Amino acid sequence: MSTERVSSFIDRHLFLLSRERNAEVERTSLVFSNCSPKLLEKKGLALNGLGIAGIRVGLGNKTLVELERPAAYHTITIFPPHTLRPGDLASIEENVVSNARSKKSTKSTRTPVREKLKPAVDGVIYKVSDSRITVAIGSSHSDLSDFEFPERCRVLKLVNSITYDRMENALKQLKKIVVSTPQSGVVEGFGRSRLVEVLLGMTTPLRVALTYNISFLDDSLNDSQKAAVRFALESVDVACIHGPPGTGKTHTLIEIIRQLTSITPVNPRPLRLLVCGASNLSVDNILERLLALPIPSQGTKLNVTRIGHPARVIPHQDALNATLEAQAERSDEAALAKDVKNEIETALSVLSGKGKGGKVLRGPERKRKWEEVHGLRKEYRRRERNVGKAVLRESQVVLATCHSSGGHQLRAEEFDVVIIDEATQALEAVCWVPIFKAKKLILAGDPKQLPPTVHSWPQSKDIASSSHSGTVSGTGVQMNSSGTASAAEQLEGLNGGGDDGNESDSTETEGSYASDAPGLTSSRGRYRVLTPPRTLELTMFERLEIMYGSEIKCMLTVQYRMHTKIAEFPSKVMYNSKLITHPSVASHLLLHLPNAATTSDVQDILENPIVFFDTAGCEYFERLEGDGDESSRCNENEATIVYNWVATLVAAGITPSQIGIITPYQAQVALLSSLLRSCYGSELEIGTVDGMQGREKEAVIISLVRSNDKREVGFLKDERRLNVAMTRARRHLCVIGDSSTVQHGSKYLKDWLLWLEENADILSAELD
Ligand SMILES: Nc1ncnc2c1ncn2[C@@H]1O[C@H](COP(=O)(O)OP(=O)(O)OP(=O)(O)O)[C@@H](O)[C@H]1O
Repeated sequence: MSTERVSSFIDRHLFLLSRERNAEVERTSLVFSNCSPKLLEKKGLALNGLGIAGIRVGLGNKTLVELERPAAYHTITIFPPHTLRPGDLASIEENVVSNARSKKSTKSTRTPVREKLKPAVDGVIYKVSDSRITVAIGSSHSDLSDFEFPERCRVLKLVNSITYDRMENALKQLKKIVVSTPQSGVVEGFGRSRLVEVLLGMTTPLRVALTYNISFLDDSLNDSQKAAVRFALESVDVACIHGPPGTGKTHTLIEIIRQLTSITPVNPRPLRLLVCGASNLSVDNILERLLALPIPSQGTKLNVTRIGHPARVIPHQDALNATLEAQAERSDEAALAKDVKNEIETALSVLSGKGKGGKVLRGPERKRKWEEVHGLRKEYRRRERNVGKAVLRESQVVLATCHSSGGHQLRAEEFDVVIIDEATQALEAVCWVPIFKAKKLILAGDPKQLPPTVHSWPQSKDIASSSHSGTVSGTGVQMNSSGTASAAEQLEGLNGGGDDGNESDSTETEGSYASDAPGLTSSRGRYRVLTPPRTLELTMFERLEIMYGSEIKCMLTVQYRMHTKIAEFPSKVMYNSKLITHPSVASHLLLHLPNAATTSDVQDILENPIVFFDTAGCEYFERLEGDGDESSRCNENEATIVYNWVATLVAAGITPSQIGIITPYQAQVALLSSLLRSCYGSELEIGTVDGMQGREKEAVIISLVRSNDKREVGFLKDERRLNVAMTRARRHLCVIGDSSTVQHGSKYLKDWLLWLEENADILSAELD
């Protein structure tokens, strides 16, 4: 494999990333520059007219600023609807009424995302309640010293451009070590390792057959899960675990972690692992399961540390206790720093006018106090850094999002294996951030569910002008109406469309798993050359499958979520009929829930796994809401059918928390919320598909929305989106849609509607 090819691949990635960054910056700055503070609040991006309710130090020397709507300025102290959530980057600014802005941008966002008023300070949202919001400001934040906490503030949501910086740096480092160090061979450490070469198609992946019987620590594992554990252990460089919905992907990863951290015939010492996820949620999901493991009869409890801003960690005590900050705080050395922390807190109360006597410091007195805080912080940080290093030294499993694994805490840390969960929802570039730290990689995910969110799409001129081999341009890859090309389409585009889309470089394409070294499996698989991606939607997981074939992955095949009927269509169409249903859920119905009503009039409803309200011919047409980029679609009549069906289920004893409503359009979510919230509260979940990935409900109602004369189906064309929607239901799935419109969207949609006609209970969609 020539380094030119690797170079093209990385350049294309960098090009796509910079365009994605620009798209995001553009979107946000457009909003910020065009909107008055009032409009920003209306759009849910800001909370105006706030007052400081308190300032304290917590979460590992972070300054926690609590803000609320003072009763003096607001008749209602409850916040208006907003999108500020724990973990979001946010800025506290002086509240202004006018639209005027200074030209100065802040350091921490690094890119000119917005022009911000001074004084301002950036932080991470830690807690949000109906009437109070807490922002955690990093201890090292230099802006804090200038910030005088004005009487009236506002909190503004920010774009996180540090993520882009880290991805770009990872790719640039990759280029440096591969292209500037052209000699092949294994270089350990943060350089050109065997793993890096395998991931770039420069060396073939190896599998070493285990010569002993694995003693599984979790005896509930099914055969496909056991096979996946074995596969992960036998893979020398990289293993992909394909986990369709409800197949126990996390369950399997936990066993893999336990095996790798145990002493086995091939591991004379427990290995050290870095476990990453595409999101904080996926990391915390694994963290919680690891913390719940029993202490082994021989040996000690697994030493686990969670890296990440405590504001972004799930607010459960055990999980918070596992954070690096909390562990550092509990250590002996940290106790010595406590006094310094108290002094910082006292000084901060004085600065916010809440100290003894309530006097507000001004002028030189105020400056002196800030200098004092600065000095104290420096000292505190010095002590804290040493404590952090000591904690990490003891940690066998370190957990972080891919992005936060690039932070300063792990800068010099090395691991034996890096595991990335939800890898099919992570951009390839963000996966490279942790990869340099290990010698082996395990990816888990499902390429048949939602890909990472991408805002920028290639135009033909981008493809022609970006520096990569000519295989992508002119392949005629069709984008669907939501702008997404499926992996299959991308594969077609990347490899010229044919099954044996080999390129001219036959010595490179004719690769195989090595079979000549002793102990290696002899499975042979052709692999294609490294080709620049068409879009950022192509994940590393999918790319490896494209390069090395299905032998690079192992699929979990037994699902523990859906009734057989609900699983039938997705299994057949998305998973080649390989997804089978575990007997424990195969015939479970709403009827079997302990809270289900037992009266005979509701039995029909409760024993039906799939119902379909076909609105064809009813003329329940969709409506376009809003204009321009922000337009979305809703369908009032479908919303009424949803409303009625929820009422029917609730009358049959099903609780609102057991029901989920999924629809592809935000405007339909808003319409349904306005209809249903007042009756059923927030227990009843209503959301778009994106928010429901990884979730499940006993009963799921899908409102397809699209109904028009032009037979346009928009988002519905995306098979992965629909696959996620229809695989969330455990016992009951209700679909509402207009078959006369939807069936024209794609073959997939047509097949699904035919399948529904044959297998669902078709109910009348006529409204009285
Ligand atoms: N071997 C098993 N025996 C019994 N139950 C299992 C087994 N494996 C998984 N499950 C159950 O299946 C459900 C899904 O498991 P898990 O959360 O690990 O799956 P997942 O693949 O990570 O989920 P998702 O589809 O949301 O990505 C859980 O309720 C889990 O307890």
